[in-house]
Parts: sequence; structure tokens; C-alpha cells
Amino acid sequence: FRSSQLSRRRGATDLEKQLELLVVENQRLKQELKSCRSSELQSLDVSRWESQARQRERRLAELERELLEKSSRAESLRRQLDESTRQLDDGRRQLEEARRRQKEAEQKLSLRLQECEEELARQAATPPRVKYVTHTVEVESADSQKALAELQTKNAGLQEQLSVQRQLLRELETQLHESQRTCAQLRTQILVYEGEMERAQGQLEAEMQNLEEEKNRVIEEAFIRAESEMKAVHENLAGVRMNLLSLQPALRTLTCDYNCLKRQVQDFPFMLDKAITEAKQEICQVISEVSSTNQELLRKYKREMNLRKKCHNELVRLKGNIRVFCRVRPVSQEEQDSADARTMLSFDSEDDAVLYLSNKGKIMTFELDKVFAPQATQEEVFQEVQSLVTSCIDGFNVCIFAYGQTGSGKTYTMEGVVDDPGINQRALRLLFSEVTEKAPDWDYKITVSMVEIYNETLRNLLGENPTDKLDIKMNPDGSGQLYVPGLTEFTVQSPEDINRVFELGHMNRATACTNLNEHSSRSHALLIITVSGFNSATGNRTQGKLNLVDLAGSERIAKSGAEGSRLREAQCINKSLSALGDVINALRSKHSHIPFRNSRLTYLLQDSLNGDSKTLMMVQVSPLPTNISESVCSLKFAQRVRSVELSSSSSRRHENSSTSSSPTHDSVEVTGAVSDVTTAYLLICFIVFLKLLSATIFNIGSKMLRTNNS
Ligand SMILES: Nc1ncnc2c1ncn2[C@@H]1O[C@H](COP(=O)(O)OP(=O)(O)OP(=O)(O)O)[C@@H](O)[C@H]1O
Repeated sequence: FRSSQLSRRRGATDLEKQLELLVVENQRLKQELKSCRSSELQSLDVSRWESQARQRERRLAELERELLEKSSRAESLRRQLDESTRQLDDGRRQLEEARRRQKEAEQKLSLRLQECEEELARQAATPPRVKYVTHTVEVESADSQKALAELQTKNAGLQEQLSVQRQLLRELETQLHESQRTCAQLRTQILVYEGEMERAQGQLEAEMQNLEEEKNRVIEEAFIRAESEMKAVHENLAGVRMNLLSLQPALRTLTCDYNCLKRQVQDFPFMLDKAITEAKQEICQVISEVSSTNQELLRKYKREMNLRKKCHNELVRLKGNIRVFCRVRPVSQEEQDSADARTMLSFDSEDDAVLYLSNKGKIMTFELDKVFAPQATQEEVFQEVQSLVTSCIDGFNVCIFAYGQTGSGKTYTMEGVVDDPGINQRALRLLFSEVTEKAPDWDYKITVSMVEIYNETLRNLLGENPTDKLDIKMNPDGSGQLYVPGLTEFTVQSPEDINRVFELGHMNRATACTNLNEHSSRSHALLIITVSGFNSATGNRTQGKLNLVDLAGSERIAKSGAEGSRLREAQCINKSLSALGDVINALRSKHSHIPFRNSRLTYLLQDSLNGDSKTLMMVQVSPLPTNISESVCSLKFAQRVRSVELSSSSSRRHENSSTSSSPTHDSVEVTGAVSDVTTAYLLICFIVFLKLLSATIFNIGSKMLRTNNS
């Protein structure tokens, strides 16, 4: 067994040596491949060589893999061999142990047997004492009887010992049988182990033989491959050398080109510096030219703006500062159903400023600035009003009154309905869009107040306590202008703000009275919008006020037959409306004293009725025959107002006058004919274009500078 083990170990050592040789061969091949690759890389045919090298590498990797597999197989075989050797050693040890135990047991048994035989012999040799006892009995003395008893006891003890020894002998015999059987079993096992060992040894030898053959084959293959690869490498090397020789002239040309480019790159920063300096000079020149042109255009723009203002004023002066429109409301569904649905009013299809009224068989003609037929929409009405609304952005004070009897459509025209808003909402929205358009140059602030005048009492509709009475006072700053202490002013910045303001105003008006409809027809509702602007480019400031007034019903007391509180309400309404008429009359007659203080309404609107302010009276007329006399009164009042001119020329304007409400634009004397307003717009467009152009040039310039710096 030992000799076979030794031969196996020798075989394994040989195999290991061969493996080591293979590894060395593999490393040599790798080295060779590396050197070939480095020499071949110098050639231009790198890709071909690389693919070959890759193939070789793959092959080498395969070989390495095979080698690894084989070494792992040899390792596993070696492990198997060690394992079987260990098992054989174990079996041998077990066998020896069993033999030793058997021998010990046999020795013990033979010793025991010997002892027993000796004991038996000794006992047999001992003379039988019973006979002596019997003899003593025959003597029948006391001593002999005692000795007999002792001897009998001894005899019983010996008998007992004999039976115990016999029992022990039997047990030892059984143990001997058992040991013999175990010994036979162990012998059989040893035989089995020996058979197994022989079989394992045969397998191992066969495997070693296989491995030997495989190893030889692999080494042979590797050798052949290495030889062929070496041949290929040599061939490649020759090719590379050839390529190298042919590449040398190309390399010389490339070196020459490279030196030339290097010189150019060295010169480039100087050329770039020069170009940037020239470009900077050109840009600075262009910028100075553009900015001087800009200044010139700004001057022209200011002049044209003033000119436009003047043209506008001239236009207003020609049209008259007071304009009177008439709006006839449609016959409602309920009125159409009633018997008295015919209308006594008719319109001129060719002249939209004339209204005919048939009264007691007579046709009365009223000439106004514009007459809106019942089918006129809110949008159409506002179209005619919007130039007045926007003029308050330019710093004019504007009043728009809705005048007429109860139910003639004043509130509809001013406030409108939810789906179709009236002048109030549309004016605020228009002001918003206009100031947004002007936003880059102008910074505007729009504030809103809502006031109600009921029975000659002023109420703040946007305040926390709408029932509190307000007073009109002279401004303590000495400017001579009026102001209302405690009047709430909301700054509105979006259409949502407008909605909130109107909601609050309505809510406050509703909480202050029991019946809103009745109350609204007996009180004046004023929406006061102030637009303040500041032009950051020119430094100009403007402030204009737009007063939108829904007047109380204008019906006469005699007709209404009112008494008590109603009579007082009617008297108050009449008082304020006639005060409005008186103020307009006094202005028309150029009286030195204008009775603004005769009513709260005229007193509050004093600034907006005086001077260069503009007024629009929207006379609302009911189409029904039952309202004919009130319609006649309203229309007569309208015509009277229309003939009044609040401000005829600039002679009435007092420069720096504290009470003047003239626009605060700077005034520049412009001589010569009035040029076309479109010129100003064209100039503005041109300025904007130039600004954009200069900004672009600046951007380009700064980019170039940044590039230069970097
Ligand atoms: N142009 C119009 N188109 C449709 N309906 C209108 C028009 N004008 C007025 N109305 C309707 O006629 C009715 C009376 O109008 P509104 O309340 O505006 O009159 P008013 O003169 O303000 O009355 P009051 O003095 O009582 O406030 C309302 O129902 C209103 O909707």
C-alpha cells in the first residue's frame, strides 16, 4: 500500500512539474506576443495586427482556461488520492485496534480460566472436611458440634463460591464467543476495505494515465500553435518594418506642417487682440452715434407728445367740453304685454345725433352729440365713451353722468348686469390695459373710491362704516383743492381687484338701506377713479380723475306727489340736480362766481367740472308714452347742457393755478402747423427699434469682450 502511495505521489509531482512547465511556456508566449504587439503597433497596419493579436489573445486565453481546468482536475484527483489514503489509514488503525482488543479479551479470558482451574484444583486437593464433622458428631462433644457447625457454614460458602465461579465461567465463555464473532466481522470489513482500496487505486492509475496522455497532447498542441504564431509574428514584424520605411517620408511632411501650424497658433493671440480692438472702437463709435440719435429722437418724441396733447385739446375744444348723449332703453317684455307699449320716439336713419319725439300731436326734434337707439349694445355705448376714459390717463379730469327718470336705464348703462357690464367696469378694464401697454415708460397707480350722496349726505361705500357721514373740506396743504377726510381709496392692480371693489360697494350700499332698488333711485352713486402716472424717462407726472355718476331719478315732485320723507328725498334730489344745472349755466355764462357749494354733488365734483375737464351727460330716456313728459324734460335739460362750453380756450387756463384741473404735462410751445399725429407714433416705433438695436449691439460687444478676456 505504501509503495503504491509513493508511486502515486511521484506521479502527482511529475504532473505538477509538467503544469509548471506549461505555465512558464504560457508566460513566454505572452511576453513574445507583447513584444510583437509593441513592434507591430508602430506600423500603420495596426488594425490588422490588432485583430490578429486579439485572435491570439483569445487562443491564449482558451489555452490558459484549459490549463486551469486540467490543473483543477489534477488537484481534485490529488484530493481523492489523499482522501482514499486517509480512509485506508483509518481502516488499518481500526483493524489493529480490533485485533488488540481481541487479544486483550483472549488474554483476560485465558487468565480467568486459569484462575478458575487453579481454584478448582485447589479445592479438589483440599481433604473433605464433612467426614471430619460427621466424626465429630459421633463424638457429640460441644466443641465438635461447634466445629461441625462452622465447617458446615464454610462448606456452604464454598458451595456458593463454586456456583458463582461456574456462572462467571459461563459469562466469560459467552464474551469469548462474542469477541470471536466481532473479530470475524472486522476481518470481513478489512477485506471489503482492501477491495475498495484496490478499486480506487485502479481508478487512480487509469486517471493518471489519462491525464498524462491529455497533458502530452495539450503540450504538443500548444507547441505547434506557439510555433505557428511565432511564424506569423515574424511575418508581421517584417511587414511592419516595410511600413515603417514607407511612412518616414509622410512623417517628415507632417512634421513640417505641424511646425507651420505652430507658428500660426503663436501669432493668433496678437491677431485676435488687434481684431478685438478694432471691433471695440467700431462698437463704441456706433454706440455713441446711436445714443446721440436716441437723444434726438427722445426730444422729438417729447415734442410730438405735447403736440398730440395740443391736437387732442383742440379737438375737444372744437367738439365742446360737454358732450351729451342720449340712450333710449328698450321696451321690456312686461311692458310689451301691456296695452301701452307703443313708443313715441323715432330716430333719424341718416343722422345718429337726432331724436324725434311725438308729443300731443307735435313732433319735437332734439339735437344731441349722439343718440343710442334701444337696440344699441353696452359695447357700442362704451365705444363712444372710451376716448374720454383714456384721456384721464393723460391727466384730464372727466365726469360721466347718467341722467334720467327712475327706470330709464341709468344703472344699466353705468353698472350693467353681470353678463354684460356697463361703463364703470369697462372703463376700469380699459384703463388697466392702457396703463399696462404704457408700462415700460410709465408707472401708473389706479385708485378707486365709491361714494353715495343721499339726502345731501355723503357716505363712504368702501369704508368699514358705510353709514358714517363724510365731509368735504379744503385741503390743508394750501393747494386750494378739496378733499374728503376719511374717504377710502383702494389701489386696484388687477380685474379681480375691480370685482372685489364693486362687490364691497354693493354690499355696503345694500346694508345701508332697506330696499336697494328704491334707495338707488333716490341717491347719487359716484365711482371716483384716480389715475396717477410717472414717466421715468422724461420725469413727467400726470394725475387724472374719472368720475362715473349714476344720478338719482330726475322725476318732478309735482308728478310723484310725494310727502314726508319722500318729499324731502325728492327735494334733495331736485336741489342737487338743479345745482348741477346752475353750475353748468354759470360756467356757460362765464360768471365770476360758480355756485359749486349749492349741493354736495357739485361741491364734490368741483375740480372735475372746472377748467379743462371733460363732461359727458348720458341722458336716459324711457320709450313709453306714460313717461313722455319726463322724457321731454330730460331731453330739454340735455340740450341746455349741450350748449354750454366749460372751457373755451387756453386763455381760461391759469398756469400754476391751484384750482385748475388742467393736465400736468409739461407744456412746450410748438409753432407752425399741426403735424400729423401719426408721425409721433412712427417716431415712437423708431425709438423703440433703435433701443432694441442698441441693446443688441451692446450684448454683442460685451460678449466679444468676455470672449477676449477668457
Ligand atoms: N339698454 C337696455 N337694455 C336692456 N334692458 C335695459 C336697458 N336699459 C334699462 N334696462 C332695464 O330696465 C330696467 C330699469 O333700468 P335701471 O334700473 O337701469 O333704471 P334706472 O334709471 O337706474 O332706475 P333707478 O333710478 O330706479 O335706479 C332694468 O330692469 C334694466 O335691466
